[in-house]
Amino acid sequence: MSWNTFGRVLRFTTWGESHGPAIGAVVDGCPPGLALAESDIQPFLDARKPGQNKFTTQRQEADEVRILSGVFEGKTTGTPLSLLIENTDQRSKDYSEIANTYRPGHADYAYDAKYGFRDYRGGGRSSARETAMRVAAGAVARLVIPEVSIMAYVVEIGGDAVDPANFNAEEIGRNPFWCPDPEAAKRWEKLVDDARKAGSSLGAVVECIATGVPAGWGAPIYAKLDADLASGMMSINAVKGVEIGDGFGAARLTGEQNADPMRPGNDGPRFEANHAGGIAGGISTGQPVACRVAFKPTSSILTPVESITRDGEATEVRTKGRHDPCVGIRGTPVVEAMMALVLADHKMLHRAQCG
Ligand SMILES: Cc1cc2nc3c(=O)[nH]c(=O)nc-3n(C[C@H](O)[C@H](O)[C@H](O)COP(=O)(O)O)c2cc1C
Ligand SMILES: C=C(O[C@@H]1CC(C(=O)O)=C[C@@H](OP(=O)(O)O)[C@H]1O)C(=O)O
Repeated sequence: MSWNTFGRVLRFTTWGESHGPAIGAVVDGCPPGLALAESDIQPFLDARKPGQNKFTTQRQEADEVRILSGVFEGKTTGTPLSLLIENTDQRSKDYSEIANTYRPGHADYAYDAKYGFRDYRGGGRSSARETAMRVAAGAVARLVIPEVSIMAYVVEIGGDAVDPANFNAEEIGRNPFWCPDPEAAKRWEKLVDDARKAGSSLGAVVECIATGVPAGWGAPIYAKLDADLASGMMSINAVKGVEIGDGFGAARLTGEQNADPMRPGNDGPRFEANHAGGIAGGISTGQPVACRVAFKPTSSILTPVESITRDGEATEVRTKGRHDPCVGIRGTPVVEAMMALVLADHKMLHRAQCG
């Protein structure tokens, strides 16, 4: 992987700023001959797009994707795919106040420290508007791994967790929180709305499970599947923690508790547990690949926070404009996309070496 592309065989990069005319992705290394149309990508973008309900940012974007290259007569040609979404609801004037002040927790200071010059309009390149293009690239990746099903959902908001006994996969698309527990989803309506009205924000934990991943994807040392998953998830805006399988919980178990016992099965081993999250030695075991991703609370909040100006003077920042009160909610389709991109890349890497 290079510093500005993700993936080794199926590679992608994105471009564009939140308040520029458009955002885009280039996906390279896609196998030829896959049937691909905008309609294969759009449903995933619709799941992530802003302005859907009061629990997300009020910015209105249609997020309609166009495929500009790499497809001929409805099939991928094996040449770079170029995907484009026009920005239509920038309203850049909202952000004039942050031109000379730093929003604590956002990337304003760090970008200035690095580049000495930044597009402050809505955070420019650091805005999670960019994640729309990852979702588009992820939709392409899914076509490379039709044997895999990926499901991500929110398991915790503001410290309030779902009850595993209430888990119902069909609930996930029915409520605005991608929540598998209808009772938790009900509680979260008030929780998130109260935070928003109070000018505050909340963090969230997203779980992602990929089933159908065969044993053998991954690589032992430098391209471990778990390391690439962690890198992919950690590269999502506002992600502050990634756990594979039991993650930090594994450190509190004994060896016998943490083992994933194996018994003879009809088609390979039958595992009696999955503490490892479907990965051992950097390589998939054939069990579900499972991870958890921690999103921090949105940094742009109406409650004043101490900060400094670009000239180093003390000030207070109270961020107006359109913001997600809990970014983990719309982060969920992005987590799925990164899972798809990592798995598709590793499928192709595995084929390249092992056939
Ligand atoms: C889907 C999504 C939506 C987001 N929406 C906002 C937002 O409305 N306001 C905000 O301040 N941060 C938002 N963020 C988080 C910022 O983009 C992120 O905090 C910022 O880029 C700094 O990066 P870091 O938090 O990873 O250090 C969002 C993140 C995601 C994944
Ligand atoms: C526009 C989107 O989300 C944005 C993510 C974001 C941020 O700071 O990450 C800040 C807000 O907007 P802006 O970039 O205009 O300041 C969100 O509305 C989107 O997800 O499509």
